[in-house]
Amino acid sequence: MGRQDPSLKASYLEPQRKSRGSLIADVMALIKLRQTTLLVLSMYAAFILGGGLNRPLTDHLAVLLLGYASISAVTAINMYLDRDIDALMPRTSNRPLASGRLDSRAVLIVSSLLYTASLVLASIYINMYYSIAILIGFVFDIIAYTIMLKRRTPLSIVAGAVAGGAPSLGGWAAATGVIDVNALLLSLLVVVWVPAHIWFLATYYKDDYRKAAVPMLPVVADPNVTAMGIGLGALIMGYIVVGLWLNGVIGIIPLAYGLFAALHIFVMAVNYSFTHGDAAYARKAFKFSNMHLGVLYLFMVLEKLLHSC
Ligand code: HEM
Ligand SMILES: CC(C)=CCC/C(C)=C/CC/C(C)=C/COP(=O)(O)OP(=O)(O)O
Repeated sequence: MGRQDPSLKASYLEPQRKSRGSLIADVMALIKLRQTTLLVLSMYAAFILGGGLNRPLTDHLAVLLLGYASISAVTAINMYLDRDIDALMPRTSNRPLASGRLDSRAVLIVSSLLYTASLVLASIYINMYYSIAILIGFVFDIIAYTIMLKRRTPLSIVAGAVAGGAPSLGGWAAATGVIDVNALLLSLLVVVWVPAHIWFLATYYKDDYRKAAVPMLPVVADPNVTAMGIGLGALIMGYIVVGLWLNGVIGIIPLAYGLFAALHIFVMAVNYSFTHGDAAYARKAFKFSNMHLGVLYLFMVLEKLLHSC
């Protein structure tokens, strides 16, 4: 495991403090609700694009509920495994496990049971490929990213990105019964968006990651190297939305917005390079990159809804 800064007291070793804030707020923090919601949106968008609109309401609910359950469970397991380094970073030190407000053993048991139940229920009520997508999410986020790579190499985000692309595979499979080239394109859209997402953020929190000895690229490399990775991801995003449009998966509105978003992320990568990785600029770019992915999915779903009217 990566060397940690001994000067910082790991608060999670302290006796459990009185629970501050409500249990609901702690659970929302434990499952990283905003991140999990965008991940579920990516899954649901793939479901709708795959033809799920006309499926019975119970199918929509199964995709959404099992998406939230499985992604929340995996996120909570990640938080259990990272509670030591989370306690060292100001950004994460107030999290329920890092601060000792929630019992880590109980969280591990509940989230493991929730994940297992999601896997079984998905294979019964949706299909095997949806379950395979959930399994990919677990293997790449927990085993490859969190346990094997995050504390050792900047390449960890490659594994995390595959995990982030897994919900799209599941959503498409839930509608079509298969994982085909269009499912892979939708999954790849998330994968190539991740560098902008995490490297802009990691630039702003560089000191945190340095304290916890987590080698995110902005901590260990020249800003131009980071900018190149983000820029290449933006370029490939552009190719992917054109590919989805040529395959008839998305229409002209998501295509136009997707190209605009890819261009904007590329321009932000160039500005990041020009400002030598300015932290304040990177934080704004992080917020824009999140907005772009969410708006793109909303345009994809809304366009399908409008075409069905
Ligand atoms: C290697 C993959 C990823 C890494 C390392 C990563 C890391 C992070 C980090 C460190 C935060 C800040 C959390 C906090 O401070 O509490 C965050 C927030 C977030 N992530 Fe990710 N993430 C990854 C993949 C994804 C994916 C695939 C999605 C969605 C498709 C996503 C959506 C979000 C959202 C919506 C937020 C909240 C942003 C906000 O607070 O404004 N992330 N992520
Ligand atoms: C279908 C399914 C189960 C998919 C799994 C989707 C999923 C949870 C992807 C995780 C993405 C990721 C690596 C987040 C960063 O964690 P971090 O530990 O770097 O973030 P932190 O520093 O904020 O804790």
